[in-house]
Amino acid sequence: MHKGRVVFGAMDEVVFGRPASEALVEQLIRLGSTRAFLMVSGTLNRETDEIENIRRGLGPRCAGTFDAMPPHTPRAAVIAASEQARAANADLIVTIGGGSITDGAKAVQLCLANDIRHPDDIDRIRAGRGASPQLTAPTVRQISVPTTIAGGEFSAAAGVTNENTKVKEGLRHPLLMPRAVILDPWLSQHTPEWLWLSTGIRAVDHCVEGICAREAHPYGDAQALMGLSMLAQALPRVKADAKDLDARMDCQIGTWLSTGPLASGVPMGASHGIGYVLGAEFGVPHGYTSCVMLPSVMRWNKSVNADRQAQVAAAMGHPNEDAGDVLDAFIRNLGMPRSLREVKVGPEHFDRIAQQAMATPWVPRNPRKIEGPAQVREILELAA
Ligand SMILES: NC(=O)c1ccc[n+]([C@@H]2O[C@H](COP(=O)([O-])OP(=O)(O)OC[C@H]3O[C@@H](n4cnc5c(N)ncnc54)[C@H](O)[C@@H]3O)[C@@H](O)[C@H]2O)c1
Ligand SMILES: O=C(O)CCC(=O)CC(=O)O
Repeated sequence: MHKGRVVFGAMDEVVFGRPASEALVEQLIRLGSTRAFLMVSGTLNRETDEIENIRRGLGPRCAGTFDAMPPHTPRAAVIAASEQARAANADLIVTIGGGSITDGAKAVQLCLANDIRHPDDIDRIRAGRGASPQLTAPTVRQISVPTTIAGGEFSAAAGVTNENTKVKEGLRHPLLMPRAVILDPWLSQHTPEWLWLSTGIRAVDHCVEGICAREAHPYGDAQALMGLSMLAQALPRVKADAKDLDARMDCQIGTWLSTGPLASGVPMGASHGIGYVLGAEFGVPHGYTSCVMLPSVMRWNKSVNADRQAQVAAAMGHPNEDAGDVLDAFIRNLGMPRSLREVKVGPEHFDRIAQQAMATPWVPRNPRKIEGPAQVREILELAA
């Protein structure tokens, strides 16, 4: 019998297939915002005129711009952005860019609401440290215009990296779910190919680990299977023709669907968990972590969930084939890295990664039980 709990987030609207510049103005009017603070991926601000055009459209409603968020959202940059948002007297944050800026803005909301002014004080708002911290709910909320397809804009959690410990820590509050998400395929054309395709594999990973989880349920499955099928068809189309806006839109909608399992309480597995360590400690781009880990995790897990893996292969258009092999070939054909060696993580680091991975939220919830670091090491050897 299925058992579970589905928690619905605090999002009002998802707008898709419309230019972000237009949709943003409408959203600011809808929300009554007169002091929107932009948090944007740096290259989009410095190397294109898109952000300037958006600022022009917002006119006096734009209260400032922060564009200095490094990948994996380090604490110091969160504090720097919070200071600027506070000084600008922001009443809303608009993010335009990848997952690091999206998560950064979620952390800024908690910093503003809880008067966090120093990186060490982020300890006070971390999720999952013994008793739940008594968080003051954010009042300055967020609108997200994602330009990658890792899917964090559809979650009420943020990953922030503690530079001292090199651990990616979770922050969580139901109101961290953006009030609106705007999916604009035109704007995404500036996203470098490696970043679009690798974050697309992250979305594939959300689907696959969601379908393969012990706690999978029909509501999450329906979204994940549809999302996986859309991503499997659309990512190669974007690789073949970067200007294929229909394919870009399908990738964005596939990503939205990929977050269905997570949003309805289904845990992720070892690919997500090991990925946190590869990102925070070794600086491996988030999407690449899925490219190198997911097929090996599937192979290691197959003894406990071959039936679920068969559904993965079928959704990707390869019924009766091995899902690990299907994913391996799919990622390779997109030109993405497939081994830890290719992302410059050698075997001398495996013991440390295995230790760290045990402390992530997802490795202990992998569908094939992981009792200790030795088993994480087995997976790492498969991905070497
Ligand atoms: N909260 C969640 O549920 C969730 C889900 C997925 C990812 N994340 C987080 O998101 C982060 C990864 O995000 P990502 O993989 O989307 O990439 P990213 O935001 O880390 O971007 C990677 C790099 O590409 C640059 N870049 C260049 N051109 C860009 C463009 N046009 N648009 C966006 N970025 C551009 C960025 O500035 C950055 O340096 C991780 O820290 C991860 O933990 C969170
Ligand atoms: O919702 C969460 O707790 C985090 C989601 C997550 O792991 C997604 C990701 O990092 O890609």
